[in-house]
Amino acid sequence: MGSSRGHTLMEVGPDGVALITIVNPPVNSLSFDVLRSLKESYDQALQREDVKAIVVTGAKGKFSGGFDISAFGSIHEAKERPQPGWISVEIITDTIEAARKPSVAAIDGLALGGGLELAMACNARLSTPTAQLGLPELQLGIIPGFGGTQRLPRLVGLTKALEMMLTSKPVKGKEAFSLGLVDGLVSPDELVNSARQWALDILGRRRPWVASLYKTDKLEPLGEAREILKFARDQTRKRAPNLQHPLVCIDVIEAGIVSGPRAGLWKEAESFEGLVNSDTCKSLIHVFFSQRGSSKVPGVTDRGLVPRRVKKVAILGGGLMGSGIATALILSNYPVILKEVNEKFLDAGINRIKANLQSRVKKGRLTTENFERVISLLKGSLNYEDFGDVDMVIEAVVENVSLKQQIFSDLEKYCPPHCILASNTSTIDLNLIGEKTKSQDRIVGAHFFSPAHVMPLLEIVRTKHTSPQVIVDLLDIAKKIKKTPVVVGNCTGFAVNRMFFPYTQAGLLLVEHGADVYQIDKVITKFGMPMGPFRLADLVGFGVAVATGMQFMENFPERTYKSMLIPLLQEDKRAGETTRKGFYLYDDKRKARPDPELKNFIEKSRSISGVSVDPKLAKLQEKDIIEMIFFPVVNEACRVLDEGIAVKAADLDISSVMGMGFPPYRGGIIFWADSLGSKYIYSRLEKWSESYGEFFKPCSYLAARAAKGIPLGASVEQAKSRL
Ligand SMILES: C[C@H](O)CC(=O)SCCNC(=O)CCNC(=O)[C@H](O)C(C)(C)COP(=O)(O)OP(=O)(O)OC[C@H]1O[C@@H](n2cnc3c(N)ncnc32)[C@H](O)[C@@H]1OP(=O)(O)O
Repeated sequence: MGSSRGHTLMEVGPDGVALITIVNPPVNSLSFDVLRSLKESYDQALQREDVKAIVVTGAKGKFSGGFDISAFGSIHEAKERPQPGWISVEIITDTIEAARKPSVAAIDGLALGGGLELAMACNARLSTPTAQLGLPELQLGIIPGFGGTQRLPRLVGLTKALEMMLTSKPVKGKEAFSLGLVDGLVSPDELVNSARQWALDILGRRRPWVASLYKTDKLEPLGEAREILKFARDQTRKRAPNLQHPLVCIDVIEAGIVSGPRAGLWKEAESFEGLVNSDTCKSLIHVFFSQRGSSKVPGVTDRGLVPRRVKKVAILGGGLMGSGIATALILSNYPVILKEVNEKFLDAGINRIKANLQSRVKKGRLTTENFERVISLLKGSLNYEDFGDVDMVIEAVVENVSLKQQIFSDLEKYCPPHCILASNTSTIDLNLIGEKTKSQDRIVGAHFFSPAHVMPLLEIVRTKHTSPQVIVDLLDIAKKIKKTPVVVGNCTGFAVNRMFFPYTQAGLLLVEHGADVYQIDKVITKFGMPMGPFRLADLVGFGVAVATGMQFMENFPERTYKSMLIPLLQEDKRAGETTRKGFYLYDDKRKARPDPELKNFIEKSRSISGVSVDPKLAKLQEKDIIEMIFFPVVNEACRVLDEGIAVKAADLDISSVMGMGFPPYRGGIIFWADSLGSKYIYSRLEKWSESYGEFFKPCSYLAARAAKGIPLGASVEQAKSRL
């Protein structure tokens, strides 16, 4: 047996109440060890004559974050696989809920997944007003497996229960109380004592003794329930056409409503077994840990450095990026100075920030009161005078090397010596930007994705000189502004843009050889991307597309596919969505429709490239389109890994998910590639490179791993140990 993962503690008070506390830091997750210990504590409490009632709670202000997600690994490897129903029926239902001594859950902090399911099996629940309660299992590709599919609808009604499960969104204690999910709201310091009293009151019949599983008052009548379930199914099929498990969840809920909760519990247990071993579940769990792992950087975060407090930030440039970044910062309570070169630009920048916030107000995500508070954190400026006490500057001006060099040497003069000097450049070498300063150790890239206040990823770009302290500081800021950070090395395009450059390139290559623009986009969206390469190029705008294209052409000429298609479209005054014309035509509501004239431009670019229609590429199957578009992306991702631009494959997985919308249920670009196998990818690329040129040529990393059958995601050490 490995080291124990958590336990429960039981303490019996003079009042005859046994307090069972879940102890498994950091979130008191329900590992197999905790569950076994919970069962033991219960068996003891039920046997002991001095115990009259039970209170369940979690240590250190957290009830429980649910089943131990790291234990899924041992389930997948079949190391530990309990009998179906051992937990949900034997422990939760037949031991806890059916006990002849009442249980009350005392919930502070969080009760998620299995945590909430355990609480729902208690005869009553008390919560603090701010605790988070929810069933987020679907986010992991599974369904609630400790009876949640049966108990939640019986406590809050079918509509709300479906919403909570299908969106994975938790509710706060206060809302949980109004829904009937908890029976009382108590402050954290009175929580356990109130729960003890509540348990004794149940025993004394002063409060109802409820078994949630058999409640019926909140359930809609059968006919209505069927309508609600049908609606939920239709919506789910539309919203997540590639996913099975949300539909399975609805089926399991229905089984309980139609055939009774006990039958529902068994169906839940059976379905859970099937889902837990699905690729979707494995992928989503990989994404969960990749996301948390991205802020652990070897050689940086393992040195015991403490992030410094950043009290004030200055942003240079109020354009689209600068204003988005400012919005993200003030929303997280950072005071911001926005600097522009003249009044006109400054006003425009401030108005953009206001518009960003207004759109939140409109969506109900920001109150008018908070709008005022947030906007008061913003100050405009036309000079560097206010820069004397800023702790970080983020430069977000146009991509011009000499302008940036000038700015950074000015910053060195006006900012305090500890101030972090960050650039939001997406293309320019940071070493070049900092060339004229003596501050190279505090120069770092903070690459946001547009729109910066919405997109969840932040690339933190370090040069060889960037100090670990500065990176630790930026990781902390990322967390505070709720972005997932990835720390990457300095190169053209960094990790995300570099990996995804071949995405558009592959699209252009295929189209010049006869494939259809709209079919490619359709297939790629069906695969799960938010947009195909052409719709994306329209959104980004041809100006940007061409500018980045030039960068790649300069730096990686041998593998850049040179197509004149976009420049030809530009000549026709097309720039993408902003001009309502690109690869698509756009109406007033920015809805895209195919353009019958596009083929003329394609023919022209084809003749410039000297390429003729290849009958094979003109009639590609879906699978081939997916592979020809994504294998070059995989290939580039391998180079990024090989060059050490990214420190681990999981960072590229999370970057592809958060930066480009790669479907999380496929686990990220490298994880997905490994599900197909390095050998297969290599052989396909090799073959295409013979017919269509260097663009497809597999890199040496891919070749080496394919030759030995080593997964692309295995670390260098793992790879060595497999030789
Ligand atoms: C059978 C059942 O129905 C199946 C289940 O219960 S499946 C599990 C359902 N529960 C969940 O999905 C909750 C997942 N966790 C979360 O959403 C968030 O971690 C949280 C809201 C609990 C806390 O968020 P936050 O404070 O931002 O901290 P976060 O960095 O995410 O987590 C802190 C640590 O706890 C770990 N952790 C969180 N929940 C965990 C869980 N359920 N199991 C194991 N570890 C968990 C994280 O991996 C992280 O570890 P690290 O410090 O080593 O990286």
